[in-house]
Amino acid sequence: MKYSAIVTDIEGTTSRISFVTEVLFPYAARELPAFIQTQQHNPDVAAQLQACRTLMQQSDASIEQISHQLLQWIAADEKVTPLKALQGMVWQHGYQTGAFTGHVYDDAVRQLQHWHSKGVKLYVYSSGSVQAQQLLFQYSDAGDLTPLFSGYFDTRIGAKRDISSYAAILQKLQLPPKQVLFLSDVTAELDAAAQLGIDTVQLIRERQPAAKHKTAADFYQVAE
Ligand SMILES: CSCCC(=O)C(=O)COP(=O)(O)O
Ligand SMILES: [Mg+2]
Repeated sequence: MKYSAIVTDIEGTTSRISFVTEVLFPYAARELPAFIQTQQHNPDVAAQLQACRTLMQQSDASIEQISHQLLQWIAADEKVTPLKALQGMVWQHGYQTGAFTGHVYDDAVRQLQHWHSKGVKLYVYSSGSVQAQQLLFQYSDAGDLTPLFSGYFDTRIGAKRDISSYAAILQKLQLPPKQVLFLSDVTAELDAAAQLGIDTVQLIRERQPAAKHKTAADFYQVAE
């Protein structure tokens, strides 16, 4: 293995897209309105509600108006940081009560374990909040996978299609680009990483290949 670190996306890469779109997002849409109503004075929740008001450019937006906006963002799959933070908080209850477990493809579990055993540092970069990422891997179908990971990045480091996000990640990893492999299903994300000289592999699990990047149907095909 020629890489010191592998950074992986979640949705469409380690995990099935439908787990996110048909399990996680509907759960959040169902639970978020009551959650922000009852938890609005919790400082962590209040900070995210303020961030929603800023994005809405409506400094006096009511809880009901924010709820409405959050549901619109979920429906449009907007990767906005306060939505992602609030979703993570709501999903915690879902995982802890056994409403669902985190889907991770079996090949991803096995290769992540293999790479970890070879000393490769593993990182996650997802639009889901760091809390959401940790929950998915902690409560995964295959048990607690969090010991495999050395760190997590979310939209607070930048959007996944922005080159600057990958520059910031390289800075955090303290590695040259050629020692890092980035895995994702989304061409625009891979393009951004590749612009910096980071090696890329596109996972083609449910979407059509885009031909630009090296492709893999599963994690076994990524690298030894
Ligand atoms: C961390 S699990 C929830 C995934 C999520 O909210 C999301 O928006 C998926 O984004 P990704 O960057 O993993 O494609
Ligand atoms: Mg993805």
